Amino acid sequence: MKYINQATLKQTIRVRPDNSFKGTYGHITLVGGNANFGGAIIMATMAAVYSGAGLVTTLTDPANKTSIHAQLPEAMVADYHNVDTLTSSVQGADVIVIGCGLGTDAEALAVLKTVFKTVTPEQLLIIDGSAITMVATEHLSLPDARIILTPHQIEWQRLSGIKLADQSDVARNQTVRDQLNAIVVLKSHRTQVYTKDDVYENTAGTPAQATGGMGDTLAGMVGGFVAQFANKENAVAAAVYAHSAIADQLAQNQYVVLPHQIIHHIPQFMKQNEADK
Ligand SMILES: NC(=O)C1=CN([C@@H]2O[C@H](COP(=O)(O)OP(=O)(O)OC[C@H]3O[C@@H](n4cnc5c(N)ncnc54)[C@H](O)[C@@H]3O)[C@@H](O)[C@H]2O)[C@@H](O)CC1
Ligand SMILES: Nc1ncnc2c1ncn2[C@@H]1O[C@H](COP(=O)(O)OP(=O)(O)O)[C@@H](O)[C@H]1O
Ligand SMILES: [Mg+2]
Repeated sequence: MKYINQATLKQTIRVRPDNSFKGTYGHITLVGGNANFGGAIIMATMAAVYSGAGLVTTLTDPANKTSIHAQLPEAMVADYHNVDTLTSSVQGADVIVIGCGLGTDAEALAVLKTVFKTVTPEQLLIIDGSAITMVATEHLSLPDARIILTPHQIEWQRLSGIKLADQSDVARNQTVRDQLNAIVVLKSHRTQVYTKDDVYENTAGTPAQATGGMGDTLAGMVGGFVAQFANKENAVAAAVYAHSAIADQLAQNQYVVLPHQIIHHIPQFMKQNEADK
């Protein structure tokens, strides 16, 4: 077991090169947010933008368009019911994040299947929330892409068949990771990141984080970090640590830390922890 700590950030967050533009920092397409779960995709989208992704497009239920723009004029927004728009937005992305607030009805399943059909092997695909649940319940095969799964413990139980009480068995989790051939971020009060060769444990985090939308925020941060930083395993680990370390700072003076508060602190936190010049 290796540990994720502040050193992981310094190894990952590069100083922005002068000669760069928005394309240097990746194009993310996020897919999620049904008519009832708009907040989830707003938080994921905000987290991606505040993490520094160059271009962010969100495909969602049209009910969410105005509220996303009210929070975040930087994001482009389109209707995920339009298959042509969904397909071209996925094709144009370096990184896709799917599942935050997507829901698990027939409409959501159709959206998920379109995305799985469209992604290509070189693209990074982050699968969270409802999308993980549907992969499990609908027995979907994962597409050929560079996949990152971000399950909480119940989602991991659904996907892996490993009961929550048995998830402390690192070797069992690793065996399923090997079958899935993905980076697995197994979220808990001490989140673990499973990669091909290693298992990392987060050293930050607080019960003040136990509030809805916290994982949606992490999914957007993971998207933002992998879009920008070359070493994808380090990028995932750094996002996990940054999310919790910001919460730890805020929890010194707050009983509960809200996801959007973490989001607003990301740019400052990244600046404080970028690589030495
Ligand atoms: N504001 C919003 O729009 C929000 C939308 N959300 C979305 O709602 C959808 C369903 O996700 P949920 O996670 O709520 O529902 P799920 O049905 O996937 O899982 C939650 C269930 O697992 C139980 N549970 C037990 N131990 C747990 C643990 N260690 N971690 C997590 N759950 C544990 C919970 O009590 C609950 O019954 C997702 O698409 C998600 O993105 C949630 O993120 C909440 C906020
Ligand atoms: N007690 C805790 N200590 C540290 N981190 C926590 C704790 N409870 C929840 N978290 C973090 O909050 C997030 C919850 O994710 P998830 O259950 O997917 O939330 P949601 O789907 O509501 O956005 C994870 O990153 C998890 O590590
Ligand atoms: Mg979640």
